[in-house]
Amino acid sequence: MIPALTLIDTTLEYPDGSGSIKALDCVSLSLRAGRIMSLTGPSGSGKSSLLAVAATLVRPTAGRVLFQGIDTGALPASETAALRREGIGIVFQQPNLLPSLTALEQLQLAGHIRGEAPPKSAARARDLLDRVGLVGSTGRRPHELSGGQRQRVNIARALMGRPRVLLVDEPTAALDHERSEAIVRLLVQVTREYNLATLLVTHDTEYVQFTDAEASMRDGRLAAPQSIAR
Ligand SMILES: Nc1ncnc2c1ncn2[C@@H]1O[C@H](COP(=O)(O)OP(=O)(O)OP(=O)(O)O)[C@@H](O)[C@H]1O
Repeated sequence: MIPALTLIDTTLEYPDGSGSIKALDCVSLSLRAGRIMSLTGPSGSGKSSLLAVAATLVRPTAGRVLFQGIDTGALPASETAALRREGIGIVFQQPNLLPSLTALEQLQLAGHIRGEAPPKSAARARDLLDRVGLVGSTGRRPHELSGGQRQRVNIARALMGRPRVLLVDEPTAALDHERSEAIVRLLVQVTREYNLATLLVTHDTEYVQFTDAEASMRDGRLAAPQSIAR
C-alpha cells in the first residue's frame, strides 16, 4: 500500500547571517492510513518545520514530499494548494476559532469555504461534533467552551474536508493532564475511524504511549521511528 504521505531526504535551510541554518537535515518519513505517529524533540529541533513541509505549506530546499505517491514538488503551486485543501487537515496549537460563531457554524464555515452546500455541510458538521464528544455543545461560542472543548472543535473542523492526512501541532500545550490525555485518545480514535494518516507533534512524551509509532528530532535530524508495542 502506498503511504498517504512520504518525505524523502527533505532538507530545509533558512538564511542565518552570512550562512544558513538547517531546520531539517535529510529527513525521511512515511505516514500510513489508519496509523498515528508522535513526533517529539526539544525546542528548535525542527518539529514545526517538518509539519510545515509535510503540509506542503513550505517547499523543502532539497528532497521530496509525496502525497499518496504524487510528487508535490513537481506540481504547479495551484495544484499543490488544491491537494492540500482536499487531502491534508491541519490542527494548529491555537484553535483560532471565530469568537462570534457557534461550534456548528465554525465547521459549517469550513464546509462553505470548500464549496459544500449548507444542508450537507450542516449534517456533516453535526456528525463530526458528535464524534468528537460535543453533541450537547453545538450551539456554544468559543468563550462558552472549555479549552479541551475548543480543541475538539478545532479537530472536528480539520476533518470537515475529509483529509487523508492529519497534521497536529502541540494540541495539548494549554491543557491539564486529564484533558490532554483525552485529546490524544480522541486523535487515536479519529485516526482509526476515518482511516487517517496522523502525525502528532507533542512536548508531552507521556502521551506517546497511545500512538502507534514514535519519532524524535534533534538538530533537524530525525531518529528512525520506533513502533510502540501496546
Ligand atoms: N522562519 C524562519 N527563519 C529562520 N529560522 C527559522 C525559521 N523557522 C525556524 N527557524 C529555525 O529552524 C530551527 C528549527 O525550528 P522549528 O521551529 O522547526 O523547531 P521546533 O522543534 O518546532 O521548536 P519549538 O518546539 O520551539 O516550536 C530553529 O533553529 C529555528 O530557529
